[in-house]
Amino acid sequence: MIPRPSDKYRPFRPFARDFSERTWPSRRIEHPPIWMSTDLRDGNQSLIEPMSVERKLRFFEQLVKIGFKEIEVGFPSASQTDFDFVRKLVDEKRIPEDVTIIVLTQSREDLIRRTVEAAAGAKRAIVHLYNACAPAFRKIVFNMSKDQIKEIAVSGTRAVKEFTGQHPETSWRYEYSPEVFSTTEPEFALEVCNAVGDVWQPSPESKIIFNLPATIEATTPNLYADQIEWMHKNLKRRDSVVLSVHPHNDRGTAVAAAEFAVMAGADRIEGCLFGNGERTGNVDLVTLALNLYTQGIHPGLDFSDIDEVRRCVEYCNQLPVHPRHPYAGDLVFTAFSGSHQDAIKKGFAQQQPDALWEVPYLPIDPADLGRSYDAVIRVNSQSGKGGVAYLLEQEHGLALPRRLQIEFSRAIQRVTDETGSEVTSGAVYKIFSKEYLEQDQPWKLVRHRITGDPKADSGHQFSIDAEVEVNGEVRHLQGKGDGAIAAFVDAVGMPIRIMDYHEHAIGTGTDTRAASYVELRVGDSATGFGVGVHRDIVTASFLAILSAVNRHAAADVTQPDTAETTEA
Ligand SMILES: CC(=O)SCCNC(=O)CCNC(=O)[C@H](O)C(C)(C)COP(=O)(O)OP(=O)(O)OC[C@H]1O[C@@H](n2cnc3c(N)ncnc32)[C@H](O)[C@@H]1OP(=O)(O)O
Ligand SMILES: CC(C)C(=O)C(=O)O
Repeated sequence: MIPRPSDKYRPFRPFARDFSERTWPSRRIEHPPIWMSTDLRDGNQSLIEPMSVERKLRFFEQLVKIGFKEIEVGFPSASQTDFDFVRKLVDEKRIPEDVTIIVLTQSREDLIRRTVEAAAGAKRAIVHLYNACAPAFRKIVFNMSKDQIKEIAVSGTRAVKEFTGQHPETSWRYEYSPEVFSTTEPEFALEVCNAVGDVWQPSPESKIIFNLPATIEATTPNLYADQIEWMHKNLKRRDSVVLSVHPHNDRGTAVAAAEFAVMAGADRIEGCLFGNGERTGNVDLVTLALNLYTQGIHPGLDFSDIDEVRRCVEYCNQLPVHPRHPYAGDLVFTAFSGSHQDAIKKGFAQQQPDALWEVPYLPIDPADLGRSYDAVIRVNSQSGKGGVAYLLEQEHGLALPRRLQIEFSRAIQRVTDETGSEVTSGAVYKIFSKEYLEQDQPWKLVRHRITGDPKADSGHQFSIDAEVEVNGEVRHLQGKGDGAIAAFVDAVGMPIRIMDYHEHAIGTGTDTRAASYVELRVGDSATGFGVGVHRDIVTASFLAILSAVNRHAAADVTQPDTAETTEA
């Protein structure tokens, strides 16, 4: 019988009994780990097309600019490109004083010799040696006993010691990885690491790096954290060890595993930008670093121009970053849904520049990553009035009163429902302009002259002479009122009741214009808005009145039933 998929696996349990001594769940991350970028270890990072020297160099310079102090620059014994690249960095003195390069090798004498040759002459370098220790690898790949596997690690370490000793011009350090630590019995991983340490003889001044990779992510992040804490507590010479982790993302939980591992005692994290790497990738260092901001911790890496970093990585890896990728994706600071837009708009309005960040739905200020607010709110059929109003305010300086927001969002909804697609901010303004600002038929204001004395108490302090076109025919109107608007309404001669009025300035200095919003009722009709924009505030309000009158006339002709809907 063919087994069910779930019958083909058994749960991975690192310890025979529960590791109940764990303390990591109560810990918090209080400072950033040592970051190690392994982006340039080309063979491992599994690109469809491995990076050329030119791309590797560009990537290296980007990593330096971000602030990485430890950069794995290649697997020099694996390819001439990697070897040449490492030599180029060294010979052309491209490695900044405070940056240490790392070179990876299998535990084979010829490969170790070539690896050391590649990095010799650098001011500082770390040789990184690995061999798999997990049961399946012992059985399937090496067909060796535990002792023989340990001997691979120990003899490789001796070889690194010998060959690096031949190049005293470089300050060498050593990193050892019991590959596939994630599924290795912790006791055996510990035995191998301690044996390696016995050969290398690290000291608190010159520490060895023990890197414990989740080469294949095999279980939930809490169990990985247990494994790390157990090693942290049991390693010999812990004060002479930098404890490092190298999570992969097979189960999609590499970021959580890395964070828990730091809580469990890890000092250092290896990974790649945007989670590139073999299969589902190495842990994403960008996400890990930026997660620290929301805990009030500076990551020690500079992602203040995340778009530039993303462009560089996409160019070098020739792989895209997903639009939903945390912090960096095109859509991660964008809200399409109405309730989100509403909350974000209110959040931005209340956020003070020097206060704690508190904008709903945005865990981090996009500006901290060099991203603009432009794309924060986008409008489609799921959007509400808040998003539409936000775009008009941000991009065109129009602060619509609340009831107008409701009225106008219906016009937008009609378009998004019809097309099913997003409406750009430019299109929102066009629809708004057509709906309100370009409403000059049948009534069009040509000119006006207003005289008045606001202090007088006659009840008719203002007089107006206006010239308008009605259906193209010029008319001269006169009116009186206790204000400019009342005088104009009187001149128009229709049964108009002004229900609400708002105005504000757009822009500053000589470019300042006024926006007027009028909600009015003609006779017994439903109320509706009109909007006018003009350099002169009084003219803007007359334009707003005629905009509402014209919209009323159009609704009367084309939509006899809008009365119910606009009344809402
Ligand atoms: C988890 C990681 O991602 S580690 C990084 C992985 N990246 C890469 O491997 C990319 C670069 N690698 C390469 O280009 C090649 O593997 C090379 C050049 C290093 C070596 O190539 P080859 O000599 O052809 O050997 P190959 O890779 O097939 O290695 C297999 C042999 O090495 C042994 N081996 C594998 N890993 C190790 C190790 N870490 N230490 C010692 N021996 C090892 C295997 O048991 C096998 O031995 P066998 O031939 O006796 O059966
Ligand atoms: C070489 C080691 C650290 C590695 O890349 C892995 O195990 O994933």
